[in-house]
Amino acid sequence: MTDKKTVLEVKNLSVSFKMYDKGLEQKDLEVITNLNISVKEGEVLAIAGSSGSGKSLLAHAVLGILPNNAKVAGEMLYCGKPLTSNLQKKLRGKELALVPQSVEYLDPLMRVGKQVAGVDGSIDKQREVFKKYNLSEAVERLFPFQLSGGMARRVLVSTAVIGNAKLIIADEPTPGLSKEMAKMAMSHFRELADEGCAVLLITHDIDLALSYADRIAVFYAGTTVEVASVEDFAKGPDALRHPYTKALWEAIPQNGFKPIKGIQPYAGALPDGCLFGPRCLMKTEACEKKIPMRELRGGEVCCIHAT
Ligand SMILES: Nc1ncnc2c1ncn2[C@@H]1O[C@H](COP(=O)(O)OP(=O)(O)OP(=O)(O)O)[C@@H](O)[C@H]1O
Ligand code: NI
Repeated sequence: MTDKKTVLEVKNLSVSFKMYDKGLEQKDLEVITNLNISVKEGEVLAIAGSSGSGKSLLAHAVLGILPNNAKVAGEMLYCGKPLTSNLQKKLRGKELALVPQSVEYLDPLMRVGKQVAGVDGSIDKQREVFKKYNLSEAVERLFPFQLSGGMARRVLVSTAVIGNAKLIIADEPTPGLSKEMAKMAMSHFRELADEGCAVLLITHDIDLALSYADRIAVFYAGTTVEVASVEDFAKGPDALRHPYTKALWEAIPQNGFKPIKGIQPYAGALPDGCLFGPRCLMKTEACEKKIPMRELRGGEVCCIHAT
C-alpha cells in the first residue's frame, strides 16, 4: 500500500476576535483554542460537535475568509506547505472548495448556472452536475433568491464538486435535503474522496457521518477532544476515548438519547485546563492544567484520564 499524502494539517490553531467591551475597552475573545485535525488524500474526516464548537470557524480559517477582526495563531499546512493568505487566495474556489453552511454565500445578483460553472467554466460540465442533483435546466437561469431551500443546498454542493478540488470542506451540507438527497450528496463526497480528494465533512448528524466518513473529529468549545475511526464509533463507548465523545454517543437517538448535564462553556468564560472539566465526572485537580492531545489506541484524545 502506498502512503497517502496528508492534504491538510492543522496544529494548535487558535482564533480570537478583537471585541469592544463596555465603553472603548478592547479585548480578545478566544473562540478556537489548540485545535488539531488532519486529513489525507482519499479520506473523509467528519467533524462533529454541538453548535458553537468552532466547526464553521475552522472552515473559514482554512479558506482564509474570517472577518477582519479575527486573529489566527498556530499552524496550517496544505500538502506540507504553510497555508499563507497568498496560497489561500490562489487555491480558493479551485483546489480548495467550500460548500458553505448558508446560501447567503451565493452571489445574489448572478444566475446560478453561471455561478456554478464559474467565470470561464463549462456549461456542459455544469449541466452534468445539475442533472446529478436533480436540478433542471430552468434552474440555471434563476437567481439565488428564487431557489427553494433544498434547491439552494443542491446548488451549493454543485459549486464545490464541479471543479478540480483537492480539499473539499462541506459545512453542514445536508439540512433541508430529503433523506434521499442527503444520502446522495454524501455518497458523492465519498466518491470524490475515493477518487483522491480529501474531504472535511462538518455535520451534526453523527449517524449519517458513520456511513460515509473514515474518521470523526469531535469538537468541544473550540478545541478537538478526540479523533476516532468510524469503527470505534460503531462499537460504542468502550472503544471511544474522551468522556465527552462517550456522552455524545449516548446522546444519539438510537443509543438512548441520554443527554449530558451542563452546557458547553462560552468563549470568554472558558475554564482553565480541560474545557470539558466542569461537566466531567472524572475531573481531578490535574485537569486544571493545559492538556495536550495524545495518541491512544489508534486514535487521538485530549484527556489525561483516557485509557
Ligand atoms: N465574527 C465573530 N465574532 C465573534 N464571535 C464569533 C464570530 N463568529 C463566530 N463566533 C463565535 O465563535 C464560536 C464558534 O462559532 P462557529 O460558527 O464556528 O460554530 P459552529 O460549530 O459552526 O456552530 P453551528 O453548529 O451552529 O454551525 C461561537 O461561539 C460563535 O458565537
Ligand atoms: Ni457552523
